[in-house]
Amino acid sequence: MLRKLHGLPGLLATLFFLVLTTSGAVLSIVPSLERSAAIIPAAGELSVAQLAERVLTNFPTTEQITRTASGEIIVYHNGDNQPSAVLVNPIQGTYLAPYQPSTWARWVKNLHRSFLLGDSGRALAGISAVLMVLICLSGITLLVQRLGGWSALLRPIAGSGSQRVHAELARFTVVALLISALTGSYMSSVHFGILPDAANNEPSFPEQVSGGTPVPVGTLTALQNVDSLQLKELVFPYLNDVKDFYSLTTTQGAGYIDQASGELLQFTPSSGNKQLQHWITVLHTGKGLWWFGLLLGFASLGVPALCMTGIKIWWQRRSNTLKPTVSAKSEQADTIILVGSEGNSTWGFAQNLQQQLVQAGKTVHCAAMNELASDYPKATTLFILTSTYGDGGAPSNANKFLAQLDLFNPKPQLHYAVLGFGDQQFPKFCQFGLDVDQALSQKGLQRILPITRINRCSATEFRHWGEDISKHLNIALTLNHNPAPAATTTFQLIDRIDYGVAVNAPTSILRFKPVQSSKKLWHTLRLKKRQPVPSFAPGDLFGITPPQGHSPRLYSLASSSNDGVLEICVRKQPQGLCSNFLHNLHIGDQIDGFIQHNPSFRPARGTQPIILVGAGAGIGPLAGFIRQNVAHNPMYLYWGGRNPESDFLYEPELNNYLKDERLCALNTAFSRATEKAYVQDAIQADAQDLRQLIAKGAQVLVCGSRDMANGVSQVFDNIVQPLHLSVAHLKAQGRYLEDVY
Ligand SMILES: Cc1cc2nc3c(=O)[nH]c(=O)nc-3n(C[C@H](O)[C@H](O)[C@H](O)COP(=O)(O)O)c2cc1C
Repeated sequence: MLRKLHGLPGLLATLFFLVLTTSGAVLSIVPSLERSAAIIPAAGELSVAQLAERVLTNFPTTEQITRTASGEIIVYHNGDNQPSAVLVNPIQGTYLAPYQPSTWARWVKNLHRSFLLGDSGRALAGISAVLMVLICLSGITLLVQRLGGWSALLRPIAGSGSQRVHAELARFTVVALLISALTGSYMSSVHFGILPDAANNEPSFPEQVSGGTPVPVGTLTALQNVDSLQLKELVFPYLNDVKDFYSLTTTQGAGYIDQASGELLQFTPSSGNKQLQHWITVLHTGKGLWWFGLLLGFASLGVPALCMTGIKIWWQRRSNTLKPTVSAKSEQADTIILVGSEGNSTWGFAQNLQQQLVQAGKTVHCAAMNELASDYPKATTLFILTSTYGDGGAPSNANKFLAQLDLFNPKPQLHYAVLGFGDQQFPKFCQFGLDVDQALSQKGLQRILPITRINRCSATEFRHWGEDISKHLNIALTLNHNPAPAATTTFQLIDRIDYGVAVNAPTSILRFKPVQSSKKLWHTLRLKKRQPVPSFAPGDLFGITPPQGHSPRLYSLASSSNDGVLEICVRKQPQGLCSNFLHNLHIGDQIDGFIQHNPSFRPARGTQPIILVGAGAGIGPLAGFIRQNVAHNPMYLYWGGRNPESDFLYEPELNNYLKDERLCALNTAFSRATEKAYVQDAIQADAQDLRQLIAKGAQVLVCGSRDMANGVSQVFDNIVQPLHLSVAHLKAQGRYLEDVY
């Protein structure tokens, strides 16, 4: 609700805000310019009587002296029988310059006040000011919530992108903007008679004047008693009209002065309302307080950036709104997904999980966490996917969840897994997910696996979590959701080597080069300064969205950016949209793709042995690791294919690597050769040597299908058992890495 109150008025009035704030910023300079041109006597240096006397010496036909809020003295007189206005030096009363209010400033002022549309424009400006008040107040509340309290208002702000720029700008400008908006709303209300106008409260004319002979203005006591700095306006009596009088307006009030006796005939001090109106004008325009005007002007300049980042945040949130569509009833479902989300991005991950579970034959109910039922009679699995907000708090659609748990009566068969979404820059990384995980455990529910925390919506971490879940539940899940895919680059196919057609496993090594498109000249120029394509290493991922495909497919890279080509190894899947698309490419064809870094699948630095295990196209990144091994660290490859005549991928390269000792040993197993064997068999055959290598600190990297990886992991479990180790141990030490699909 609060977010709507903040966003909707902003979206509606963005254009008006842009005009109001940019014109306001221009106008904010005017008081400083006027102030720098004005000659200001010291306090007590010059009385109004002295000022009027000196002015009259130089301008005998003076009708009025006005002092502007910036301190300029304007004299209206009838020189050469022509009414004219001049700026004068108050100390000497001498001519400075003609008084010509700047036409551009007047135009900008009109634009600011009424969008040059008269009274209807003034009404629009007034409404915009009121909307701005709403936005500022709701924005302050959201900011305090985001930072976790008033005391954190000046602390560094975590997060990134538009959210962060918006919050940083807001906290330094919001007070000034609120003052501008409040004062603007007040001034509009006075203009339209919604609030009383203090100007209607002028003193009434004196009933009696002495009618005596006028004395020189410099001798009038009432004027001698007023400092010229307090003067607003002095209107002279008509020449030769002894019944007329001076009318004087000062910062204190207004009254009349007898031109013969110098007596103050009637003086009405400024009412509270008038003082208020005066200060409101000062605070809105900066007139009389030039430095404050400049502050307001600077703050106004932040508004275009606030509008742009605000619209971007709104758009991101809108495009993230991907609520799962078909959801089973909670009483019928065997799997429950509950989602905690503020900015909607977690819904996208939940939808992907739901789709995969449904494909695996599950009946899935998906809802917001606040919609927790008191029981899920048929459910055996509960997934909680939740982000964290504020300072480690709940997102708004999950803020009742912990309280609702008291009424939750789960069946004993219900197991759960929590997936927290957060940002490591926040001190309480995924805190709400941790709290929920703890609370469910205290409720007596069994965990499927410990909580996983996803940093900044990482698609790779999500995919890995899916792999863990697959193993624990023994179902095939290929989670693939990337809410913010990186900008794509165009690549051209420059080389392809095709294998495996004869054994019904068409697999190709595809090599691409980035294309410098002349159409996107500015883009190219901009990127050229940095790097045309993000740098990548073997094991990183290449994302491609096939035509007619909705989400990108990720392929492990076999090359590094230093190789000058982008290389992937792709097995054609019978129903695979993307693999078929890639296999149908001809040399010279172009595709768009992006790089997704995958630092969790890399050989460890150092000189300890590396055992590489793969099957089929899984050899891609492994071949890349070997190619990079120019330091000749001990690397051993176990790889399984179908037939050495047909799909021995990378055979020539691997033989070269053996010769130049980038590879210590190559062990192959072929499932459709005379001696049928799988990669697990080749590993088992070397069990003793491998155990020794692992005892020496070797690291194992496995790449290929999930079934193959499961088989390999069982074999390794047996191999390392005598060392009192297990694959789980090795994984925890980062010595057993998998990249499976
Ligand atoms: C105002 C704000 C406060 C946040 N506070 C935290 C926090 O305390 N801890 C954390 O790990 N992440 C925090 N985050 C990051 C979000 O949890 C993360 O971006 C998450 O992916 C958002 O998912 P959602 O769009 O589904 O809400 C915060 C983000 C924002 C914008």
